[in-house]
Amino acid sequence: MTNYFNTLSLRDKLTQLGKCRFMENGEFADGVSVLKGKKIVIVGCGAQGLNQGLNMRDSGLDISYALRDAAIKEKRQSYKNAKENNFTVGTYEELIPSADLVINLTPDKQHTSVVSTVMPLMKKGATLSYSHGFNIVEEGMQIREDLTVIMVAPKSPGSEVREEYKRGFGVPTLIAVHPENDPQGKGLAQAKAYAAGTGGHKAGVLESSFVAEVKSDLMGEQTILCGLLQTGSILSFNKMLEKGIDAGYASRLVQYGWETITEGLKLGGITNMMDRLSNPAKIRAFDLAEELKEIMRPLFQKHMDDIMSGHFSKTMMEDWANDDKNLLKWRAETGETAFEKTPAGDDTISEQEYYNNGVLMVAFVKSGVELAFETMTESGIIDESAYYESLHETPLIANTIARKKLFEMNRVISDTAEYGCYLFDHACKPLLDNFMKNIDTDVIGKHYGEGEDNGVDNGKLIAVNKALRGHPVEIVGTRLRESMTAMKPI
Ligand SMILES: NC(=O)C1=CN([C@@H]2O[C@H](COP(=O)(O)OP(=O)(O)OC[C@H]3O[C@@H](n4cnc5c(N)ncnc54)[C@H](OP(=O)(O)O)[C@@H]3O)[C@@H](O)[C@H]2O)C=CC1
Ligand SMILES: CC[C@](O)(C(C)=O)C(=O)O
Ligand SMILES: [Mg+2]
Ligand SMILES: [Mg+2]
Repeated sequence: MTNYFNTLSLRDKLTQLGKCRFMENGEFADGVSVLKGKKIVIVGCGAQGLNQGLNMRDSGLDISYALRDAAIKEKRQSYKNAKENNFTVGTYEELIPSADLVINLTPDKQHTSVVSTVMPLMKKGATLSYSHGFNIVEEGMQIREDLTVIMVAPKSPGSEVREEYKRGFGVPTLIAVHPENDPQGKGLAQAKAYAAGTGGHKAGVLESSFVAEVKSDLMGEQTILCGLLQTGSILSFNKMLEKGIDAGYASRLVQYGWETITEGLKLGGITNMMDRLSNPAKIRAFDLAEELKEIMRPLFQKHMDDIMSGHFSKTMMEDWANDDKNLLKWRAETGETAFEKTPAGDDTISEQEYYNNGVLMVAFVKSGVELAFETMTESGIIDESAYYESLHETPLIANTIARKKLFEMNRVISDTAEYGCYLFDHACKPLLDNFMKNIDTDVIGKHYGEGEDNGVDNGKLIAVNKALRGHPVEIVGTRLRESMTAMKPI
Protein backbone atom coordinates (compact mmCIF):
# COMPACT_ATOMS: atom_id res chain seq x y z
CA MET A 1 0.00 0.00 0.00
CA THR A 2 1.16 3.54 -0.65
CA ASN A 3 0.16 6.93 0.69
CA TYR A 4 -3.04 7.74 -1.27
CA PHE A 5 -2.52 11.51 -1.02
CA ASN A 6 0.93 11.27 -2.58
CA THR A 7 -0.48 9.43 -5.61
CA LEU A 8 -2.73 12.39 -6.48
CA SER A 9 -1.93 15.15 -8.94
CA LEU A 10 -1.43 18.61 -7.44
CA ARG A 11 -4.82 19.54 -8.90
CA ASP A 12 -6.53 16.63 -7.11
CA LYS A 13 -4.59 17.27 -3.91
CA LEU A 14 -5.83 20.85 -3.81
CA THR A 15 -9.38 19.80 -4.72
CA GLN A 16 -9.56 17.23 -1.92
CA LEU A 17 -7.80 19.49 0.62
CA GLY A 18 -10.26 22.24 -0.22
CA LYS A 19 -13.40 20.11 -0.04
CA CYS A 20 -15.32 21.74 2.76
CA ARG A 21 -18.98 22.74 2.56
CA PHE A 22 -20.81 23.96 5.64
CA MET A 23 -24.10 22.04 5.71
CA GLU A 24 -27.26 23.93 6.58
CA ASN A 25 -29.43 22.63 9.40
CA GLY A 26 -32.24 21.96 6.94
CA GLU A 27 -30.11 19.30 5.24
CA PHE A 28 -30.58 17.19 8.38
CA ALA A 29 -34.37 17.37 8.41
CA ASP A 30 -34.53 13.60 7.87
CA GLY A 31 -32.42 13.02 10.98
CA VAL A 32 -31.41 9.37 11.32
CA SER A 33 -34.20 7.96 9.12
CA VAL A 34 -31.87 6.65 6.41
CA LEU A 35 -30.23 4.38 9.00
CA LYS A 36 -33.36 3.60 11.04
CA GLY A 37 -33.82 -0.17 11.27
CA LYS A 38 -30.41 -0.83 9.75
CA LYS A 39 -27.94 -3.12 11.53
CA ILE A 40 -25.09 -0.92 12.72
CA VAL A 41 -22.08 -2.76 14.13
CA ILE A 42 -19.25 -0.82 15.76
CA VAL A 43 -15.84 -2.52 15.83
CA GLY A 44 -14.07 -1.32 18.99
CA CYS A 45 -15.62 0.11 22.12
CA GLY A 46 -13.09 2.68 23.29
CA ALA A 47 -13.14 6.49 23.48
CA GLN A 48 -15.02 7.07 20.23
CA GLY A 49 -16.68 3.67 19.93
CA LEU A 50 -18.52 3.74 23.24
CA ASN A 51 -19.55 7.39 23.16
CA GLN A 52 -20.66 7.49 19.55
CA GLY A 53 -22.62 4.28 20.14
CA LEU A 54 -24.38 5.69 23.20
CA ASN A 55 -25.40 8.79 21.27
CA MET A 56 -26.60 6.83 18.24
CA ARG A 57 -28.64 4.42 20.36
CA ASP A 58 -30.23 7.36 22.18
CA SER A 59 -31.04 8.73 18.72
CA GLY A 60 -33.00 5.55 17.95
CA LEU A 61 -30.45 3.50 16.01
CA ASP A 62 -29.74 -0.24 16.28
CA ILE A 63 -26.21 -0.45 17.66
CA SER A 64 -24.14 -3.50 18.61
CA TYR A 65 -20.40 -4.11 19.11
CA ALA A 66 -18.15 -6.59 17.39
CA LEU A 67 -15.01 -7.09 19.48
CA ARG A 68 -11.94 -9.16 18.84
CA ASP A 69 -11.99 -12.61 20.50
CA ALA A 70 -9.39 -11.64 23.12
CA ALA A 71 -11.44 -8.68 24.30
CA ILE A 72 -14.43 -10.96 24.85
CA LYS A 73 -12.54 -13.92 26.33
CA GLU A 74 -10.55 -11.71 28.73
CA LYS A 75 -13.52 -9.44 29.40
CA ARG A 76 -11.32 -6.44 28.63
CA GLN A 77 -12.38 -2.83 29.32
CA SER A 78 -13.90 -2.55 25.86
CA TYR A 79 -16.06 -5.60 26.58
CA LYS A 80 -17.07 -4.08 29.93
CA ASN A 81 -17.81 -0.73 28.26
CA ALA A 82 -20.30 -2.40 25.93
CA LYS A 83 -21.86 -4.88 28.35
CA GLU A 84 -22.21 -2.43 31.24
CA ASN A 85 -24.15 -0.20 28.87
CA ASN A 86 -26.39 -3.09 27.83
CA PHE A 87 -25.25 -3.35 24.24
CA THR A 88 -25.22 -6.60 22.29
CA VAL A 89 -21.63 -7.80 21.99
CA GLY A 90 -20.43 -10.48 19.59
CA THR A 91 -17.52 -11.69 17.55
CA TYR A 92 -16.80 -10.51 14.03
CA GLU A 93 -18.19 -13.79 12.64
CA GLU A 94 -21.40 -13.41 14.62
CA LEU A 95 -22.21 -9.77 13.84
CA ILE A 96 -20.42 -8.51 10.73
CA PRO A 97 -22.15 -10.66 8.06
CA SER A 98 -25.58 -9.15 8.78
CA ALA A 99 -24.35 -5.58 9.27
CA ASP A 100 -25.56 -2.84 6.92
CA LEU A 101 -23.04 -0.37 8.37
CA VAL A 102 -19.73 -1.39 9.97
CA ILE A 103 -18.06 1.40 11.92
CA ASN A 104 -14.35 0.92 12.49
CA LEU A 105 -13.42 2.62 15.75
CA THR A 106 -10.22 0.76 16.55
CA PRO A 107 -6.84 2.52 16.88
CA ASP A 108 -5.37 3.79 13.62
CA LYS A 109 -2.40 1.49 14.09
CA GLN A 110 -4.75 -1.50 13.89
CA HIS A 111 -6.88 -0.38 10.94
CA THR A 112 -5.15 -2.35 8.19
CA SER A 113 -5.30 -5.60 10.15
CA VAL A 114 -8.83 -4.99 11.44
CA VAL A 115 -10.27 -4.00 8.04
CA SER A 116 -8.46 -6.90 6.36
CA THR A 117 -10.12 -9.26 8.85
CA VAL A 118 -13.57 -7.68 8.81
CA MET A 119 -13.95 -6.86 5.11
CA PRO A 120 -14.31 -10.48 3.86
CA LEU A 121 -17.16 -10.96 6.36
CA MET A 122 -19.10 -7.89 5.16
CA LYS A 123 -22.15 -8.53 3.02
CA LYS A 124 -22.29 -7.29 -0.56
CA GLY A 125 -23.14 -3.63 -0.81
CA ALA A 126 -22.62 -2.83 2.88
CA THR A 127 -20.93 0.33 4.16
CA LEU A 128 -17.65 0.72 6.06
CA SER A 129 -17.13 3.87 8.13
CA TYR A 130 -14.14 5.54 9.80
CA SER A 131 -13.80 8.50 12.18
CA HIS A 132 -10.36 9.46 10.88
CA GLY A 133 -8.91 9.31 7.41
CA PHE A 134 -5.49 7.89 8.28
CA ASN A 135 -5.96 4.31 6.98
CA ILE A 136 -7.42 5.42 3.64
CA VAL A 137 -5.19 8.45 3.00
CA GLU A 138 -1.85 7.84 4.75
CA GLU A 139 -1.77 4.06 4.31
CA GLY A 140 -3.74 3.82 1.08
CA MET A 141 -6.02 0.99 2.21
CA GLN A 142 -7.93 -0.50 -0.72
CA ILE A 143 -11.57 -1.40 -0.02
CA ARG A 144 -13.69 -3.99 -1.90
CA GLU A 145 -15.33 -2.19 -4.79
CA ASP A 146 -18.93 -3.16 -3.88
CA LEU A 147 -18.58 -1.54 -0.46
CA THR A 148 -19.40 2.09 0.30
CA VAL A 149 -16.75 3.89 2.38
CA ILE A 150 -17.71 6.91 4.47
CA MET A 151 -16.24 8.96 7.27
CA VAL A 152 -17.97 10.65 10.19
CA ALA A 153 -15.24 12.42 12.19
CA PRO A 154 -16.15 14.26 15.39
CA LYS A 155 -13.80 17.18 16.06
CA SER A 156 -13.76 16.25 19.73
CA PRO A 157 -12.44 13.75 22.23
CA GLY A 158 -14.79 10.82 22.66
CA SER A 159 -15.76 11.77 26.21
CA GLU A 160 -16.98 15.22 25.09
CA VAL A 161 -18.85 13.72 22.12
CA ARG A 162 -21.07 12.20 24.81
CA GLU A 163 -21.08 15.13 27.26
CA GLU A 164 -22.14 17.68 24.62
CA TYR A 165 -24.85 15.29 23.38
CA LYS A 166 -26.18 14.95 26.93
CA ARG A 167 -26.29 18.77 27.16
CA GLY A 168 -28.57 18.75 24.11
CA PHE A 169 -25.78 19.94 21.83
CA GLY A 170 -23.13 18.06 19.86
CA VAL A 171 -19.64 18.51 18.47
CA PRO A 172 -18.55 19.80 15.06
CA THR A 173 -18.19 16.89 12.67
CA LEU A 174 -16.62 16.34 9.26
CA ILE A 175 -18.31 13.86 6.97
CA ALA A 176 -16.97 12.42 3.74
CA VAL A 177 -17.49 9.74 1.14
CA HIS A 178 -14.36 8.10 -0.29
CA PRO A 179 -14.52 8.90 -4.03
CA GLU A 180 -13.15 5.44 -4.87
CA ASN A 181 -15.98 3.69 -2.96
CA ASP A 182 -19.52 4.96 -3.51
CA PRO A 183 -20.95 2.39 -5.95
CA GLN A 184 -24.61 2.97 -5.06
CA GLY A 185 -24.37 6.70 -4.42
CA LYS A 186 -25.73 6.24 -0.89
CA GLY A 187 -22.66 7.35 1.04
CA LEU A 188 -23.57 10.96 1.71
CA ALA A 189 -27.10 10.17 2.92
CA GLN A 190 -25.76 7.53 5.29
CA ALA A 191 -22.99 9.81 6.57
CA LYS A 192 -25.52 12.59 7.23
CA ALA A 193 -27.81 10.23 9.18
CA TYR A 194 -24.85 8.89 11.17
CA ALA A 195 -23.70 12.44 11.99
CA ALA A 196 -27.24 13.31 13.11
CA GLY A 197 -27.22 10.20 15.29
CA THR A 198 -24.18 11.49 17.18
CA GLY A 199 -25.67 14.97 17.56
CA GLY A 200 -23.02 16.52 15.33
CA HIS A 201 -25.56 18.41 13.20
CA LYS A 202 -26.39 20.60 16.24
CA ALA A 203 -22.83 21.94 16.36
CA GLY A 204 -22.06 22.02 12.67
CA VAL A 205 -21.24 19.53 9.92
CA LEU A 206 -18.85 20.05 7.02
CA GLU A 207 -19.15 17.99 3.86
CA SER A 208 -15.46 17.31 3.53
CA SER A 209 -13.02 14.68 2.27
CA PHE A 210 -10.84 11.97 3.84
CA VAL A 211 -7.83 14.03 2.77
CA ALA A 212 -9.00 17.32 4.28
CA GLU A 213 -9.97 15.61 7.53
CA VAL A 214 -6.77 13.71 8.07
CA LYS A 215 -4.42 16.59 7.21
CA SER A 216 -6.28 19.07 9.41
CA ASP A 217 -6.89 16.64 12.26
CA LEU A 218 -3.23 15.64 12.51
CA MET A 219 -2.23 19.33 12.50
CA GLY A 220 -4.75 20.43 15.13
CA GLU A 221 -3.97 17.60 17.52
CA GLN A 222 -0.20 17.91 17.25
CA THR A 223 -0.11 21.67 17.79
CA ILE A 224 -2.77 23.76 19.58
CA LEU A 225 -5.09 21.04 20.82
CA CYS A 226 -2.71 18.70 22.59
CA GLY A 227 0.92 19.63 21.98
CA LEU A 228 0.75 23.27 23.05
CA LEU A 229 -1.60 22.60 25.98
CA GLN A 230 0.92 20.02 27.20
CA THR A 231 3.89 22.35 26.71
CA GLY A 232 2.02 25.28 28.23
CA SER A 233 0.94 23.22 31.25
CA ILE A 234 4.45 22.05 32.04
CA LEU A 235 6.20 25.40 31.43
CA SER A 236 3.58 27.42 33.35
CA PHE A 237 3.65 25.07 36.32
CA ASN A 238 7.46 24.87 36.44
CA LYS A 239 7.77 28.68 36.26
CA MET A 240 5.39 29.14 39.22
CA LEU A 241 7.34 26.60 41.27
CA GLU A 242 10.65 28.27 40.35
CA LYS A 243 9.27 31.58 41.56
CA GLY A 244 7.92 30.25 44.85
CA ILE A 245 4.20 30.03 44.16
CA ASP A 246 2.53 27.37 46.29
CA ALA A 247 2.67 24.07 44.37
CA GLY A 248 -0.94 23.11 45.07
CA TYR A 249 -2.19 26.50 43.92
CA ALA A 250 -0.02 26.34 40.79
CA SER A 251 -1.31 22.87 40.00
CA ARG A 252 -4.93 23.93 40.36
CA LEU A 253 -4.43 27.10 38.34
CA VAL A 254 -3.07 25.11 35.38
CA GLN A 255 -5.27 22.02 35.67
CA TYR A 256 -8.53 23.99 35.72
CA GLY A 257 -7.28 27.17 34.09
CA TRP A 258 -7.35 25.92 30.48
CA GLU A 259 -10.99 24.83 30.87
CA THR A 260 -12.01 28.14 32.42
CA ILE A 261 -10.29 30.50 30.01
CA THR A 262 -11.24 28.45 26.95
CA GLU A 263 -14.89 28.38 27.94
CA GLY A 264 -14.78 32.08 27.17
CA LEU A 265 -13.14 31.20 23.85
CA LYS A 266 -15.79 28.62 22.94
CA LEU A 267 -18.68 30.98 23.60
CA GLY A 268 -17.22 34.19 22.19
CA GLY A 269 -13.98 33.54 20.38
CA ILE A 270 -10.52 34.90 21.14
CA THR A 271 -12.11 38.34 21.43
CA ASN A 272 -14.26 37.30 24.39
CA MET A 273 -11.44 35.43 26.08
CA MET A 274 -9.20 38.53 25.84
CA ASP A 275 -12.01 40.88 26.86
CA ARG A 276 -12.18 39.05 30.18
CA LEU A 277 -8.80 40.59 31.03
CA SER A 278 -8.20 44.09 32.33
CA ASN A 279 -6.96 46.57 29.72
CA PRO A 280 -3.32 46.35 30.89
CA ALA A 281 -3.52 42.55 31.06
CA LYS A 282 -5.11 42.32 27.61
CA ILE A 283 -2.30 44.34 26.10
CA ARG A 284 0.29 42.22 27.94
CA ALA A 285 -1.36 38.99 26.78
CA PHE A 286 -1.50 40.32 23.21
CA ASP A 287 2.21 41.20 23.23
CA LEU A 288 3.17 37.83 24.75
CA ALA A 289 1.09 36.05 22.12
CA GLU A 290 2.80 37.98 19.32
CA GLU A 291 6.17 36.93 20.73
CA LEU A 292 5.03 33.32 21.01
CA LYS A 293 3.73 33.33 17.44
CA GLU A 294 7.05 34.58 16.12
CA ILE A 295 8.99 31.90 18.00
CA MET A 296 6.62 28.98 17.27
CA ARG A 297 5.55 29.70 13.69
CA PRO A 298 8.43 27.71 12.11
CA LEU A 299 7.55 24.71 14.30
CA PHE A 300 3.87 24.88 13.36
CA GLN A 301 4.88 25.09 9.70
CA LYS A 302 7.22 22.11 10.07
CA HIS A 303 4.42 20.02 11.55
CA MET A 304 2.09 21.03 8.71
CA ASP A 305 4.74 20.28 6.08
CA ASP A 306 5.59 16.90 7.62
CA ILE A 307 1.89 16.00 7.70
CA MET A 308 1.34 17.07 4.08
CA SER A 309 4.39 15.18 2.78
CA GLY A 310 3.60 11.98 4.71
CA HIS A 311 6.85 12.27 6.70
CA PHE A 312 4.94 12.39 9.99
CA SER A 313 2.94 9.29 9.14
CA LYS A 314 6.09 7.44 8.07
CA THR A 315 7.80 8.36 11.34
CA MET A 316 4.85 7.28 13.47
CA MET A 317 4.41 4.02 11.55
CA GLU A 318 8.09 3.23 12.21
CA ASP A 319 7.23 3.46 15.92
CA TRP A 320 4.24 1.20 15.35
CA ALA A 321 6.63 -1.33 13.85
CA ASN A 322 8.86 -0.89 16.88
CA ASP A 323 6.04 -1.82 19.30
CA ASP A 324 5.24 1.84 20.12
CA LYS A 325 8.63 2.19 21.86
CA ASN A 326 8.69 6.00 21.65
CA LEU A 327 4.98 6.45 22.40
CA LEU A 328 5.24 4.39 25.57
CA LYS A 329 8.52 6.06 26.64
CA TRP A 330 7.15 9.56 26.14
CA ARG A 331 3.89 8.63 27.91
CA ALA A 332 5.86 7.45 30.93
CA GLU A 333 8.06 10.57 30.92
CA THR A 334 5.01 12.83 30.86
CA GLY A 335 3.66 11.02 33.91
CA GLU A 336 6.87 11.88 35.78
CA THR A 337 6.63 15.65 35.28
CA ALA A 338 6.15 17.81 38.37
CA PHE A 339 2.80 19.05 37.07
CA GLU A 340 1.45 15.54 36.69
CA LYS A 341 2.77 14.48 40.10
CA THR A 342 1.52 17.50 42.06
CA PRO A 343 -2.13 17.26 43.13
CA ALA A 344 -4.23 20.37 42.73
CA GLY A 345 -4.45 22.26 46.01
CA ASP A 346 -7.82 22.89 47.63
CA ASP A 347 -7.59 26.64 47.08
CA THR A 348 -10.76 28.33 45.92
CA ILE A 349 -10.02 30.10 42.64
CA SER A 350 -12.80 32.22 41.16
CA GLU A 351 -13.58 32.13 37.47
CA GLN A 352 -12.18 35.64 37.04
CA GLU A 353 -9.03 34.80 38.98
CA TYR A 354 -8.12 32.18 36.39
CA TYR A 355 -8.00 35.01 33.85
CA ASN A 356 -6.34 37.57 36.15
CA ASN A 357 -3.62 35.13 37.28
CA GLY A 358 -3.28 33.23 33.99
CA VAL A 359 -2.32 35.92 31.48
CA LEU A 360 0.44 33.67 30.12
CA MET A 361 -2.04 30.83 29.60
CA VAL A 362 -4.35 33.19 27.70
CA ALA A 363 -1.37 34.14 25.55
CA PHE A 364 -0.57 30.47 24.89
CA VAL A 365 -4.17 29.81 23.78
CA LYS A 366 -4.38 32.90 21.58
CA SER A 367 -1.03 32.25 19.89
CA GLY A 368 -1.73 28.55 19.40
CA VAL A 369 -5.24 28.95 17.99
CA GLU A 370 -4.17 31.72 15.61
CA LEU A 371 -1.01 29.93 14.49
CA ALA A 372 -2.79 26.62 13.88
CA PHE A 373 -5.55 28.40 11.94
CA GLU A 374 -3.08 30.46 9.89
CA THR A 375 -0.83 27.50 9.12
CA MET A 376 -3.69 25.22 8.10
CA THR A 377 -5.40 27.79 5.85
CA GLU A 378 -2.07 28.72 4.23
CA SER A 379 -1.75 25.04 3.32
CA GLY A 380 -5.12 24.64 1.64
CA ILE A 381 -7.43 23.79 4.55
CA ILE A 382 -10.65 25.81 4.41
CA ASP A 383 -11.45 28.36 7.16
CA GLU A 384 -14.47 26.48 8.60
CA SER A 385 -12.48 23.28 8.93
CA ALA A 386 -9.52 25.10 10.46
CA TYR A 387 -11.87 26.81 12.95
CA TYR A 388 -13.38 23.55 14.18
CA GLU A 389 -9.92 21.97 14.38
CA SER A 390 -8.32 24.84 16.31
CA LEU A 391 -10.57 27.20 18.25
CA HIS A 392 -13.69 25.12 18.84
CA GLU A 393 -11.97 21.92 19.91
CA THR A 394 -9.50 23.54 22.32
CA PRO A 395 -12.06 23.86 25.17
CA LEU A 396 -13.12 20.25 24.60
CA ILE A 397 -9.54 19.10 25.13
CA ALA A 398 -9.19 21.48 28.08
CA ASN A 399 -12.15 19.68 29.69
CA THR A 400 -10.10 16.46 29.73
CA ILE A 401 -7.12 18.20 31.43
CA ALA A 402 -9.49 19.57 34.08
CA ARG A 403 -10.62 16.00 34.81
CA LYS A 404 -7.27 14.33 35.35
CA LYS A 405 -4.49 16.52 33.93
CA LEU A 406 -2.37 15.50 30.95
CA PHE A 407 -2.91 11.86 31.89
CA GLU A 408 -6.61 12.13 31.03
CA MET A 409 -6.01 14.13 27.87
CA ASN A 410 -3.50 11.59 26.58
CA ARG A 411 -5.73 8.70 27.62
CA VAL A 412 -8.85 9.96 25.86
CA ILE A 413 -7.31 11.22 22.63
CA SER A 414 -6.22 8.70 20.01
CA ASP A 415 -2.79 7.13 20.11
CA THR A 416 -2.11 8.99 16.87
CA ALA A 417 -2.84 12.30 18.55
CA GLU A 418 -0.83 11.35 21.64
CA TYR A 419 2.22 10.50 19.53
CA GLY A 420 2.00 13.82 17.67
CA CYS A 421 1.47 15.72 20.91
CA TYR A 422 4.75 14.42 22.33
CA LEU A 423 6.63 15.22 19.12
CA PHE A 424 5.46 18.83 19.33
CA ASP A 425 6.07 19.15 23.09
CA HIS A 426 9.64 17.87 22.80
CA ALA A 427 10.41 20.39 20.07
CA CYS A 428 8.54 23.35 21.55
CA LYS A 429 9.89 23.43 25.09
CA PRO A 430 13.53 24.18 24.12
CA LEU A 431 12.29 26.72 21.57
CA LEU A 432 10.70 28.66 24.43
CA ASP A 433 13.71 28.58 26.77
CA ASN A 434 14.66 32.24 26.30
CA PHE A 435 11.03 33.36 26.23
CA MET A 436 10.35 31.67 29.57
CA LYS A 437 13.49 33.21 31.11
CA ASN A 438 11.75 36.60 30.85
CA ILE A 439 8.48 35.34 32.35
CA ASP A 440 7.64 36.16 35.96
CA THR A 441 4.70 35.63 38.29
CA ASP A 442 3.03 38.85 37.17
CA VAL A 443 1.69 36.92 34.18
CA ILE A 444 1.37 33.46 35.75
CA GLY A 445 0.34 32.86 39.35
CA LYS A 446 -0.41 36.40 40.52
CA HIS A 447 -3.09 38.96 39.64
CA TYR A 448 -1.66 41.01 36.79
CA GLY A 449 -1.54 44.72 37.71
CA GLU A 450 -3.43 44.15 40.97
CA GLY A 451 -4.17 47.42 42.71
CA GLU A 452 -2.80 49.44 39.80
CA ASP A 453 -4.72 51.85 37.61
CA ASN A 454 -6.60 50.29 34.66
CA GLY A 455 -5.40 53.07 32.38
CA VAL A 456 -3.65 52.26 29.09
CA ASP A 457 -2.69 54.07 25.91
CA ASN A 458 -5.83 54.47 23.81
CA GLY A 459 -3.99 54.03 20.55
CA LYS A 460 -2.45 50.73 21.65
CA LEU A 461 -5.76 49.42 23.00
CA ILE A 462 -7.60 50.37 19.81
CA ALA A 463 -4.95 48.63 17.73
CA VAL A 464 -5.09 45.50 19.89
CA ASN A 465 -8.89 45.32 19.74
CA LYS A 466 -8.83 45.83 15.98
CA ALA A 467 -6.30 43.05 15.51
CA LEU A 468 -8.28 40.70 17.77
CA ARG A 469 -11.57 41.23 16.01
CA GLY A 470 -10.09 41.28 12.53
CA HIS A 471 -8.33 37.90 12.63
CA PRO A 472 -9.90 35.49 10.11
CA VAL A 473 -10.51 32.91 12.85
CA GLU A 474 -12.79 35.47 14.53
CA ILE A 475 -14.59 36.28 11.31
CA VAL A 476 -15.42 32.67 10.45
CA GLY A 477 -15.98 31.83 14.12
CA THR A 478 -18.63 34.50 14.60
CA ARG A 479 -20.55 33.08 11.64
CA LEU A 480 -20.25 29.44 12.72
CA ARG A 481 -21.20 30.15 16.32
CA GLU A 482 -24.41 31.84 15.12
CA SER A 483 -25.64 28.41 14.02
CA MET A 484 -24.67 26.82 17.35
CA THR A 485 -27.96 27.80 18.92
CA ALA A 486 -27.95 24.70 21.13
CA MET A 487 -24.45 25.36 22.55
CA LYS A 488 -24.48 25.25 26.37
CA PRO A 489 -21.90 26.47 28.91
CA ILE A 490 -20.29 23.57 30.81
N1 LIG B 1 -9.91 9.42 20.64
C1 LIG B 1 -10.60 10.39 20.09
O1 LIG B 1 -11.12 11.26 20.75
C2 LIG B 1 -10.77 10.44 18.59
C3 LIG B 1 -10.46 9.33 17.84
N2 LIG B 1 -10.76 9.34 16.51
C4 LIG B 1 -10.50 8.15 15.71
O2 LIG B 1 -11.37 7.12 16.17
C5 LIG B 1 -10.74 5.85 16.00
C6 LIG B 1 -10.74 5.12 17.33
O3 LIG B 1 -9.92 5.83 18.19
P1 LIG B 1 -10.14 5.75 19.79
O4 LIG B 1 -11.58 5.73 20.12
O5 LIG B 1 -9.28 6.80 20.38
O6 LIG B 1 -9.53 4.31 20.12
P2 LIG B 1 -9.36 3.67 21.57
O7 LIG B 1 -7.91 3.30 21.72
O8 LIG B 1 -10.01 4.50 22.60
O9 LIG B 1 -10.23 2.32 21.43
C7 LIG B 1 -9.81 1.35 20.53
C8 LIG B 1 -10.77 0.17 20.58
O10 LIG B 1 -10.31 -0.78 19.65
C9 LIG B 1 -10.04 -2.03 20.28
N3 LIG B 1 -8.86 -2.60 19.66
C10 LIG B 1 -7.57 -2.26 19.90
N4 LIG B 1 -6.77 -2.98 19.11
C11 LIG B 1 -7.57 -3.80 18.37
C12 LIG B 1 -7.35 -4.78 17.37
N5 LIG B 1 -6.12 -5.08 16.97
N6 LIG B 1 -8.42 -5.41 16.83
C13 LIG B 1 -9.67 -5.10 17.22
N7 LIG B 1 -9.96 -4.17 18.15
C14 LIG B 1 -8.91 -3.54 18.71
C15 LIG B 1 -9.88 -1.72 21.76
O11 LIG B 1 -10.37 -2.77 22.57
P3 LIG B 1 -9.47 -3.99 23.07
O12 LIG B 1 -8.06 -3.53 23.12
O13 LIG B 1 -10.06 -4.28 24.41
O14 LIG B 1 -9.72 -5.07 22.06
C16 LIG B 1 -10.81 -0.52 21.92
O15 LIG B 1 -12.11 -1.02 22.11
C17 LIG B 1 -9.36 6.15 15.43
O16 LIG B 1 -9.38 6.06 14.04
C18 LIG B 1 -9.12 7.59 15.86
O17 LIG B 1 -8.20 8.26 15.02
C19 LIG B 1 -11.35 10.41 15.92
C20 LIG B 1 -11.66 11.53 16.65
C21 LIG B 1 -11.31 11.65 18.01
C1 LIG C 1 -7.42 16.19 19.30
C2 LIG C 1 -7.12 14.75 19.10
C3 LIG C 1 -8.11 14.00 18.21
O1 LIG C 1 -7.94 14.36 16.86
C4 LIG C 1 -9.48 14.38 18.59
C5 LIG C 1 -9.96 14.11 19.94
O2 LIG C 1 -10.16 15.00 17.77
C6 LIG C 1 -7.78 12.54 18.36
O3 LIG C 1 -7.29 11.94 17.38
O4 LIG C 1 -7.99 12.02 19.48
MG1 LIG D 1 -9.38 15.37 16.05
MG1 LIG E 1 -7.10 12.85 15.73
